Amino acid sequence: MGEAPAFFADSFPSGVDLKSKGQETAICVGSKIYVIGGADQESTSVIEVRIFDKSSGEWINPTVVGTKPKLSNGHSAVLLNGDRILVIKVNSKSDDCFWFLEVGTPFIKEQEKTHGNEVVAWSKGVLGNVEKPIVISGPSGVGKGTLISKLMKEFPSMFGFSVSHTTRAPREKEQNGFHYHFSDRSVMERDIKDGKFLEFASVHGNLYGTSVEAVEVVADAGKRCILDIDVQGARSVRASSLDAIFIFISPPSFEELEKRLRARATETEEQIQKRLRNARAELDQGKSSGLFDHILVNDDLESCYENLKNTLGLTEGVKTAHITYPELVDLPVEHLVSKIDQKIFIKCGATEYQKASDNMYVLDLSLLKGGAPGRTRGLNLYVTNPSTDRVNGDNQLS
Ligand SMILES: Nc1nc2c(ncn2[C@@H]2O[C@H](COP(=O)(O)OP(=O)(O)O)[C@@H](O)[C@H]2O)c(=O)[nH]1
Ligand SMILES: Nc1ncnc2c1ncn2[C@@H]1O[C@H](COP(=O)(O)OP(=O)(O)O)[C@@H](O)[C@H]1O
Repeated sequence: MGEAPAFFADSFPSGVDLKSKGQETAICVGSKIYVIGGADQESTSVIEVRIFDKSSGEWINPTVVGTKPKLSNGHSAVLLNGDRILVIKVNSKSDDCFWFLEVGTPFIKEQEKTHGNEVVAWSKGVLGNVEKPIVISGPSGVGKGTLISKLMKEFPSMFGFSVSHTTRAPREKEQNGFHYHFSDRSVMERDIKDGKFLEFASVHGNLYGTSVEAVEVVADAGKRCILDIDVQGARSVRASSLDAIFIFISPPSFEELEKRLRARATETEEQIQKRLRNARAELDQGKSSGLFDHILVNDDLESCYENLKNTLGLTEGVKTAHITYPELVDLPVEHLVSKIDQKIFIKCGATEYQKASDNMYVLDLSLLKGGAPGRTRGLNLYVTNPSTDRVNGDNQLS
């Protein structure tokens, strides 16, 4: 089992017995001990968490937010920055190997106020230096959808669209699950209450929202996420842990906006009037709030698209710039984990296979982004061989 550096046998209070062979780990954070992996019910198929409060000598069952990782044959746990625990599952696929249990991040503090209970949150780690998600806002009819479609068509492996939920009716050519998840208001309201949404807003009389899952699906595919949301939604995302780039698309004139909206011919006259009324407010807020990193005027479509690509740093030749990672992290139950600065060194145990290869995984966390309620991105993983490669600090492995 991996080393749990924040925890020492002599500080282990009586009554806190761990299952052997990496099934359970314990990490001490302040006066609390987080026991990860154990469960009262032997039949559980996910990694559970319980907390031992050293000051009261009592067990706490926390509210657990986010998708729980499936149980594996073992795992290691390492405390990072005092507010999140990295959990490394043995012998797992690389997209299921690294998980973060947040215990004291700003998101946890906010959730604890809502729940009135101790909260922990799971966030899956995603390998790769995926760039920041892109939030695109602007009034109805300005050309957001047109610009996003062009981007997705030119760079299909690079971008993924966050499919929002909405209570509005589908337009003729819109497909459920592709353009939007068309939803009942009651279902959407319940899901919002259950914390399944990153943000939501009432726009033109309907409810729109970005589910946590919509963003996770894109991150899991190793793609950069694009969100087409209104200014209220952009403001909510700004306040969330999703570290995004915010772009506002503005029309060359209000008259041109009205012309485009009418020419699109997807709304009734009443709906057009409502959209135009809201457009004035959106334009005011978009341009003056300081919320947006970039404001692009969509006058000539091709010029605006070029500006968008420049803003996103897309030049010729970046289309296929993709790093590949090992599909499987072949980590045996016997392994050692240590942390030096922002790097986690994972030394495989003395199994026959490892004797032969003597390889070590290095997980670089220096570009870590995001976190609960979404994925934790920017993890870099590589394999090294300490006997042949020079690895900074490898002699500190225990
Ligand atoms: N806050 C928020 N706004 C959204 C979301 N999805 C779409 N919107 C916004 O809702 C508004 C109306 O979208 P839509 O009904 O597709 O009409 P369109 O903008 O005229 O194409 C637009 O400003 C979208 O950016 C979402 O998930 N959250
Ligand atoms: N630069 C442009 N010049 C002229 N028409 C445009 C331009 N950009 C988009 N359009 C057209 O304007 C209409 C509204 O664009 P759309 O992408 O649906 O806007 P949004 O998603 O912002 O509501 C569409 O019919 C689209 O073809």
